[in-house]
Amino acid sequence: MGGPTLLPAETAIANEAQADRLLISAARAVTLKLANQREAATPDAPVLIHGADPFTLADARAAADPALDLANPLKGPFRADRLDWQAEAQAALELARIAGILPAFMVDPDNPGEAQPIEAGDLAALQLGHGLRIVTRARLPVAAALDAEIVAFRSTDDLREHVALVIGERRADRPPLVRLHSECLTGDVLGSLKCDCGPQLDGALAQMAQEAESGGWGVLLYLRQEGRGIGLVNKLRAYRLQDQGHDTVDANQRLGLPDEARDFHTAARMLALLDIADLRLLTNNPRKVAALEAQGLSVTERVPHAPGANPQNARYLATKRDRSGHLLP
Ligand SMILES: Nc1nc2c(ncn2[C@@H]2O[C@H](COP(=O)(O)OP(=O)(O)OP(=O)(O)O)[C@@H](O)[C@H]2O)c(=O)[nH]1
Ligand SMILES: [Zn+2]
Repeated sequence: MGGPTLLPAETAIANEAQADRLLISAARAVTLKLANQREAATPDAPVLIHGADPFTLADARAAADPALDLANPLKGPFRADRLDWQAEAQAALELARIAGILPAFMVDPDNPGEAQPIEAGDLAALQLGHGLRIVTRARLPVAAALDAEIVAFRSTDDLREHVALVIGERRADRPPLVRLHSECLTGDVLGSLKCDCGPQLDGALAQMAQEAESGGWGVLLYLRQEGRGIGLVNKLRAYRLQDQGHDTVDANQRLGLPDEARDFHTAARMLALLDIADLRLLTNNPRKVAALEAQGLSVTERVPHAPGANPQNARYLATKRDRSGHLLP
């Protein structure tokens, strides 16, 4: 244990809470023009800050949420304090991200309400996909391919249900064409033009269907990691900042969130549960290849994936190429 009581600024209902210090991420601290900036060198690191007066819950929310930056331009000045509970602080920021809320906490507040004990180590099971198992499978003819089966995965300690769609007949002598698709409600369901997720999803299914027709098979993992792991609401907050001129990476940083928060342990575990050790990976993202290989899978080929370019997502794709290391023309 050892860590203090932390009250999440976004979801706290303890309206009377008041605290001398806030725990935020270094990326957000930079936006808040921290007086001693050296403390904020690593964007994902936790930073403990104090101001001239104690923070009320409203102050904590204003410090956490960039949507309130214009309304409250005179926040601060803030200074960073020494942080003696790094592991707990890091776990708290990670929990906020998984919960899809802003990564900001009041530290040891007066009137916090009832606290729940939690240890930094409790996060490991969530992150590594250890508890994941196959819960059911069924035939699922889809528009791209009649011969398809859906496999559902669940974990005891995580409500997010991931699925795999296996297209075509499984063959031991031929590695499947695999696509790791991270959930994007706006792109996958609503046809958003701000990203390329919808066309990439359709394209992957079509390519797998083709593969199946020529005697191979394909596996699409639909991973519930909205917004590269920051959650739907935080992604939409980032969209709002993008409308003010920030690119994908900067928008996430202003929110105090990493620009890439996915871990591919879950994907690797799903492939292992499907008995897949060798695969051809449909992606332009070298990090996905590296992540699977680090988990002991063998990616025999990286198959480039057509980006669904349109005039609305030109900047998003350029940022992927120039700042996130995607192999795009
Ligand atoms: N944070 C954030 N996430 C976004 C934004 N636009 C799209 N996304 C998310 O990005 C993810 C798309 O990633 P993928 O298509 O799986 O993979 P990728 O890293 O782009 O690499 P590829 O395999 O080459 O497509 C989805 O979870 C989207 O919700 C954005 O502006 N901000
Ligand atoms: Zn998308």
